[in-house]
Parts: sequence; C-alpha cells; structure tokens
Amino acid sequence: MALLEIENLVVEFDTAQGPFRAVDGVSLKVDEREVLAIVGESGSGKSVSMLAVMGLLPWTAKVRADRMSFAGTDLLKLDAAERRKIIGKDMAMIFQEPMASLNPSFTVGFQIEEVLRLHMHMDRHQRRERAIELLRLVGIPDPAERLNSYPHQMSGGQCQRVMIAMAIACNPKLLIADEPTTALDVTIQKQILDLLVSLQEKYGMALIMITHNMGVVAETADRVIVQYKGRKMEEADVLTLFENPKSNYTRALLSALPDNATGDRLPTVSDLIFEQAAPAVVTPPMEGPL
Ligand SMILES: Nc1ncnc2c1ncn2[C@@H]1O[C@H](COP(=O)(O)OP(=O)(O)OP(=O)(O)O)[C@@H](O)[C@H]1O
Repeated sequence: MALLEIENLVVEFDTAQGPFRAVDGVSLKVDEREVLAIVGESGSGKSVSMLAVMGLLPWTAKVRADRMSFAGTDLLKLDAAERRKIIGKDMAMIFQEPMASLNPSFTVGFQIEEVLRLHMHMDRHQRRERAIELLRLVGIPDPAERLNSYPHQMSGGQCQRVMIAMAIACNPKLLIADEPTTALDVTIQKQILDLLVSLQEKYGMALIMITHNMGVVAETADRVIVQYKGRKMEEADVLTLFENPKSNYTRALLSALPDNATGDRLPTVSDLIFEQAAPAVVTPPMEGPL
C-alpha cells in the first residue's frame, strides 16, 4: 500500500469571474521513503494539489477526489480536529518563503517547542533538549543560543533550516517541500537541497519536492510528475524522464534548460509547447547552479 494515494483530485476556486479549476483530475501515489518531484511552471497547480492534501486551502476552494488516503487513513472523511492530529506530525510541509512562514513575534525556540507541545508528550525540559537537537540536525551553529533568536535575526537560509527543523520535529512519514530553495541565494540553495536529501535518507521519510526547476528534480527525485495547467502531463522515474520524455510539455521544459540551449536565446516553454518540437537531446543537469 502506498503511503499517500490520490485519485482524480479536482480543486476549484470560487472567484469573482466564476469557478476556476486549478487542479483537474490529478492522481498520484507516493511510497514510503520515496522522493517524488512535482514539476511544472508557475500556476500549474502544484502547490494547490499539496495544500489540498494538507487541508490548508481557503474556504473558497472546493476539493473533491475519488480517493485521498495517507498511511491507510481516508483524508476525505476526517474532520478538522482529526486532521490536525496528522498535519504537522505525520505529514509536514515547508514553503518557499521561510521568513513569511515563521512568526516574527516569537523566538525560533518557542516556535519549535510549540510543535513539540502540540504533537508530542514531552515536558518543558524534554522539549528544549529536542529543540536544541533539531537545530543541530539542520546545521545551525550554537543551537542552544540560537533558540533565543527571532526570525529577523537569522538569514533566509537559516530560517529555512528552522522551518525544516519544525517540519521534522515529530518524525513525519511524509515531508512536502514547496519550492524550498526558490527564495534563497544560489549558494545557499544547494546546501538546503543537500540537507533535505540527507534528512530524507537518514530518517526514511517520503519527500514530495514541488519545483519548477529540472535541476532540482535531477538532484533529488526518484520519480517525477510533470504538471501543466492543473493536469498531469507525464509521470516517470527520473532517468526515463530525462532520457526519453514522452510529452511535448516535458520536452519543452527540458529544452529550456541552459545545458540544452542551442541558439542565442533560451527557448521558452510557450515557444515549444504547441509545436511538434523535434525530440530534444537532453542530459540530466547534475552540475552547476540550480
Ligand atoms: N486562493 C485562490 N483563489 C483563486 N485562485 C487561486 C488561489 N490559490 C491559487 N490559485 C490559482 O490556482 C492556480 C494554481 O496555483 P498554484 O499555486 O498551485 O501553482 P503552482 O504550480 O504551485 O505555481 P507557483 O510555483 O507559482 O506557486 C494558479 O492559477 C493560481 O492563481
């Protein structure tokens, strides 16, 4: 049995212009310990699909699916209180803007300990020890002192490390990382990706990596889902996707990589998507900036 199973997920928003379908019949499975990348350009419904799984969409969103189960639990049947027991504990998510995800009014130590207070049966001393251990695990120097820092006293990369510490605090079975490196300096991006992959391997979590960046896919994923305008265009293991992309859209994404540029100007996805582009010769971009 897969850890996460979604069948025919549809998400529609009520907007002033009428209903808008952001996710249109997406199905996916993630096994324990697997790294799945969901890739696609901005607006393809990657975040909305995963926010639907987490139950974090606003009330204007109508979510339906034939099936949405996590570790054998039917997510569609849970009420809000039951869902809160799973979210943040067995299933956690980190976002693109770590500064915006942390509360500026509380120290990072308080925020990590709050997760432990909500989900784990730990006393104050145990929570503090665990918070120090977590900051150490995510590579923050002087963790005992840094517990007293406020988010604005830390860099963007350090804030993302704190978010990762909060996400793994309760040993989740699944971590969803939504563009976790996009808002960070190029030099820090690789460090954060390496940290996520090493934690995934160390703790045997499943990881869903949402990204628009094929470099991130090549660096991290076992399997890839390509999404476009709310629909799944293609699904394959990572090597097959890079070596033998099936859909025009995937070929377009791969052709837009700097490594595959052939002319003066990088082709854009819209240059390529609607024409029957000749199959691009593609190689996985294993090196260079993400
Ligand atoms: N609350 C909302 N109300 C109306 N439309 C929304 C809402 N949230 C998202 N959308 C729309 O749903 C579509 C999918 O958004 P989503 O954030 O999932 O895209 P994405 O593929 O994750 O891209 P990005 O990387 O830019 O976040 C977009 O067109 C977006 O404008």
